Amino acid sequence: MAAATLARRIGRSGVLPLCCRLPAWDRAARPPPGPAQPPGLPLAPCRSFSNNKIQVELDESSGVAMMKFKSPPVNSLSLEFLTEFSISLEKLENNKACRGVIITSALPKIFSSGLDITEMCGKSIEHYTEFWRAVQEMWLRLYGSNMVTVAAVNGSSPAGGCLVALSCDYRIMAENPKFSIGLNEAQLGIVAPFWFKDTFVNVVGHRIAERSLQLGSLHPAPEALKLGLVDELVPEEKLMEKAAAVMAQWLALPDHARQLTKTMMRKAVLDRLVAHREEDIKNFISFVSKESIQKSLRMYMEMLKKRKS
Ligand SMILES: CC/C=C\C/C=C\C/C=C\CCC/C=C/C(=O)SCCNC(=O)CCNC(=O)[C@H](O)C(C)(C)COP(=O)(O)OP(=O)(O)OC[C@H]1O[C@@H](n2cnc3c(N)ncnc32)[C@H](O)[C@@H]1OP(=O)(O)O
Repeated sequence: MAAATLARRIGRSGVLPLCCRLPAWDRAARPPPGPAQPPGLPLAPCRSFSNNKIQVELDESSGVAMMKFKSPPVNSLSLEFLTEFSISLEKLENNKACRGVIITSALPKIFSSGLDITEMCGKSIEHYTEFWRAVQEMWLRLYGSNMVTVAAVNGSSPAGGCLVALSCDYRIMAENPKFSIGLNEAQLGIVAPFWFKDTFVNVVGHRIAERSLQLGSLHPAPEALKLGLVDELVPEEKLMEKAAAVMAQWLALPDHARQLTKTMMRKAVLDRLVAHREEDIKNFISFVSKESIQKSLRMYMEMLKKRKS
């Protein structure tokens, strides 16, 4: 399906069309590109593409795409951002030349500030439905991706930004103690949904996740490494080089073995959301519609603005 058509259909419904929603964790492993590719078969024209929020470049010789978030000031995950993110992942997933994606930010000091709080304040039920479905869609695509996914975390990454990193196969963070990462929802007076929690537990284990979630902790990079929230720290100027080296190491394995192993590790968590998607949307709507939650979110936004001035 042409990207423009896909974008229009998502724009209308907030959901990727069914024909494009075959979950990655249900698909057969793809054959590796190269000799297995029938000679002369054209690859999808996807070398580089860009939209308002995200820039993607695919190096077809290595099979690695570089995805950069470029939505100033803080790469917040708005409905538009999430839709573009899902479209970009879908394009890469469907491109046989692409085996891995490195996700990073084009902005200094910020990987992503998480879900756009303004999308959760004073909006209609229809809007909340569309927004939350887009959050779910993004996570299902990223966590269930057949590609190798490496997060090169080059700045702070609270809440939804942390979820993006946690959903990748490997996390490398710039070793700057001013950059922090974590699921800080409790600090905003809101609750990380079960699938944020499950993703976190799968990375750091139950005890660390429980303490960190209850306290809404944002962990400075060195602490994040100690907790296992990120896999390694490197000087900022070495981040992309390191991400490329890690990617090459992961791509040295046969795709089918790695993909089936990933599916085995992640399927239960993915299936849980797939089975409870509509209920999860209802929970989100009833939660954010509460006056007390709206008040907490407004106060948090005011605090951010005051802190600035
Ligand atoms: C039993 C339970 C049952 C049910 C539960 C059901 C459902 C669950 C319900 C809800 C779940 C929601 C899950 C939410 C996840 C999230 O991701 S919430 C977002 C959390 N994010 C944050 O806390 C980050 C906040 N931002 C910051 O800390 C800082 O901005 C920064 C460190 C990212 C960057 O700092 P600076 O570089 O100093 O930039 P500024 O602070 O000046 O920000 C610039 C500009 O951007 C605005 N902004 C920042 N973050 C956001 C954001 N996330 N959304 C929207 N806007 C944001 C900020 O206000 C500034 O705006 P202006 O003042 O310039 O207008």
